Amino acid sequence: MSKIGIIGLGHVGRLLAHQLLVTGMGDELVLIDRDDQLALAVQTDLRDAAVALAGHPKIIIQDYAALRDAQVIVVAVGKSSLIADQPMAELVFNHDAIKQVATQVKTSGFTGVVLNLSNPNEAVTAYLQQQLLLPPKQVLGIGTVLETARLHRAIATAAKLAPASVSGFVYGQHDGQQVFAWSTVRVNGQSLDQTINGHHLDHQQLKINADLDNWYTLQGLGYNASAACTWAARIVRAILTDEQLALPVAIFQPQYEGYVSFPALIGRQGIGNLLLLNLYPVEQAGIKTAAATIGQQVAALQRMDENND
Ligand SMILES: NC(=O)c1ccc[n+]([C@@H]2O[C@H](COP(=O)([O-])OP(=O)(O)OC[C@H]3O[C@@H](n4cnc5c(N)ncnc54)[C@H](O)[C@@H]3O)[C@@H](O)[C@H]2O)c1
Repeated sequence: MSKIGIIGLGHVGRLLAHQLLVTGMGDELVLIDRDDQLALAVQTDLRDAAVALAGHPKIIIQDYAALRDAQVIVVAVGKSSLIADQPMAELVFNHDAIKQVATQVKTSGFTGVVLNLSNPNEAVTAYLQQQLLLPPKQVLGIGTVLETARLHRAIATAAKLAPASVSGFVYGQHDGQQVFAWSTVRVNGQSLDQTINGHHLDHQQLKINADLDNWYTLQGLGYNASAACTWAARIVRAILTDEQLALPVAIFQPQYEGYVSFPALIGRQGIGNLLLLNLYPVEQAGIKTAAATIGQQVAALQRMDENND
């Protein structure tokens, strides 16, 4: 039996709940938000939707104790309206939200894997791990998974190929110090210094196109949800099925002495082996800079604790 928790039922959390429902993932969903009326509305709407489906998962709301035997909890708390102008603006809001959530998850006795979507992603994931006192391999963030997917799409579009032809990773910091690791990128086995499907691909233009995807979504909607939810559901599946799927998630990376987005294998245990690829020195330096920036944010989150004491 699989049981999945979602904490935070805003644009992202409720869309993820819908996606888990229609794809039949999870025999039980535990949905929690600080807004009781919202949680009840999401539960009712999903129950109505489930009538059209073959399977009917149990949908529990507002019950932290029910998370005790869940395999995975997805954290999607926040206030995404704050990020329209400044991607890191949620730091202070999410300090308080994460502290509150972590206290209650800890009390529930939960021992599974936590996937954090809340921003700033790497720093909040690190803070969440510290608050939950779970082993770091059990607390991961979505990290630069979306940036990596956007890069794959930009390359595939330019080369007129399917995105599945593209592999390689963006490292570093989500929505901040992103490191496009060109050394890791392959298109049907070819590196980008070769002509790909008759096209010469310009790195700078690819990077601009990948960044533009996020800009268009935020300009029009004021938030992004579909891609984050679909990747979150993909990661939840990798955990439930012990898939050992390689993605650049936010993880504790001992080499950088903290959380940073770095490719690793994802399975039932959370994070397995890290992918230690031969990066260019400039890429390694970029990850070090990102890790230092994330470290400063984690320190700021800890200072907020001291100031509140
Ligand atoms: N990393 C990514 O790729 C990515 C993509 C999209 C969104 N996000 C992040 O995910 C988070 C959620 O995004 P969203 O668009 O759904 O935000 P949103 O503002 O629409 O919803 C956030 C929800 O969290 C709830 N919440 C706040 N504090 C809470 C608490 N203490 N306990 C329980 N619930 C609480 C709110 O009531 C609200 O329903 C944000 O931090 C956003 O920046 C990350």
